Amino acid sequence: MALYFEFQKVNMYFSSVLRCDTTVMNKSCQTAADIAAFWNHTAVLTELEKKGQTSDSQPQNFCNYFGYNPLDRYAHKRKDEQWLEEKLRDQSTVILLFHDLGLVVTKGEKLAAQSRATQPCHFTFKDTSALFEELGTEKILLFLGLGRLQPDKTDGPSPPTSDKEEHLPAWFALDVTSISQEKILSIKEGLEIASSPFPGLFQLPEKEAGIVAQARSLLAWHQRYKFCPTCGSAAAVEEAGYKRRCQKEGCPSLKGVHNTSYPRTDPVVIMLIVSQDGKKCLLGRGKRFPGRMYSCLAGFMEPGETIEDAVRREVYEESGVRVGRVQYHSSQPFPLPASLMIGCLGYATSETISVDKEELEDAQWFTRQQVAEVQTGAPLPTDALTNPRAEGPSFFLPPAQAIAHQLVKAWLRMSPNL
Ligand SMILES: NC(=O)C1=CN([C@@H]2O[C@H](COP(=O)(O)OP(=O)(O)OC[C@H]3O[C@@H](n4cnc5c(N)ncnc54)[C@H](OP(=O)(O)O)[C@@H]3O)[C@@H](O)[C@H]2O)C=CC1
Ligand SMILES: [Mg+2]
Ligand SMILES: [Mg+2]
Ligand SMILES: [Mg+2]
Ligand SMILES: [Zn+2]
Repeated sequence: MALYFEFQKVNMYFSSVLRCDTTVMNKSCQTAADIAAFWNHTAVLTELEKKGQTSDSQPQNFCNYFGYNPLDRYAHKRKDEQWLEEKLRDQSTVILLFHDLGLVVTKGEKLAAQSRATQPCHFTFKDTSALFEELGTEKILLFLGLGRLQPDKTDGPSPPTSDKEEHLPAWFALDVTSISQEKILSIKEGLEIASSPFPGLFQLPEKEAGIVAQARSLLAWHQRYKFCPTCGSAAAVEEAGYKRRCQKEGCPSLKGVHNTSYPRTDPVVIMLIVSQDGKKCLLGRGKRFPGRMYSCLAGFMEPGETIEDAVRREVYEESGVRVGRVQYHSSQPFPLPASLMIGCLGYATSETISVDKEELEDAQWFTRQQVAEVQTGAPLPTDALTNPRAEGPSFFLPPAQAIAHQLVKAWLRMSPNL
């Protein structure tokens, strides 16, 4: 009997480990993995590690919001028009529609487990054949890849590709900007267009956010690069939406490394700067930040610059603080419109702040305690983002979907109060 109870206890223990949110921290900044490591529960730690969580400060396979994408991009089929046509018409194929970069979503569906409420609508070719007819040959149709949504996104990396991909559903995104909204919304009941990126893009199911980011960034590129950037001639869409080729014979854009023909990604460094004594971090308030939000400093990388130098330059420009060692943490594709956020921790060599008032409203050092209290405290009041006088803490951090939030969390975990 005693053995039976022991077995039940272990069973309950493991099922709670498998269901737990591995990123949640207690007031001492410990996660489930930290506690398991401290008490030497190696079996529990092994299970948590399968979920991508480790007890050190830099989790392996850490994956930010927008970073997880279950699709195999299957790039070698982008030129195979016949294969693409067949895939497009397949019953299992998923088509996402975008109207002026706004995703067509199913209205008001709340997802039980999370507060995320924006559900992308999955159309088939049959649902959308009238739209294809109206758009004719001038349409922008992107082939995103092959894959199936996983029941739930784990904290781990995107899944490896299998060797049976050909049988997986194909995913496409279609730009329907030139078609009236009424017509699009009449395809099915309960549709709406998530036209504003805030908060819609940040309320997607995490297992699908990466696919939406991939499609939206590509469509934003097509919207802004209709003509050849070198000579201004017309540029035709090729390779299932991954290329625009200048139609003018002899255009320099067609020679050598013709990178103007390919979609752009803008690298941005974003960094949490830690003080020399390791007890404080530097956060800033952009001029357009909502409520009392403070976040990591960030800036676009410039040509001919290393990631480390970009971190040092942007921090010095915006806050006057000097930075020495720079350590990479994780990255995040950011579809506004097509940045790649490169998340780092940087170690300050000076402390005096001189704020660049052109870009920031304020920058301050915050203690570990101040930040931990905000990070692990009660949820923010609903009007915190819009009302500067809303109740709650004197400052708050961006939500968990922002890489800035994850950098702060990583720092807090670096020497949890065990
Ligand atoms: N996911 C996250 O947690 C966060 C994401 N971000 C993203 O990072 C991006 C960069 O951060 P930010 O602090 O604004 O960057 P910067 O500090 O580099 O300042 C931005 C300004 O620099 C100019 N600029 C220089 N190079 C570029 C370029 N390649 N593309 C666009 N503008 C450029 C622009 O000036 P002008 O407009 O006058 O021409 C722009 O307003 C933001 O756009 C934001 O989307 C930022 C913070 C948090
Ligand atoms: Mg900046
Ligand atoms: Mg800057
Ligand atoms: Mg800059
Ligand atoms: Zn050209």
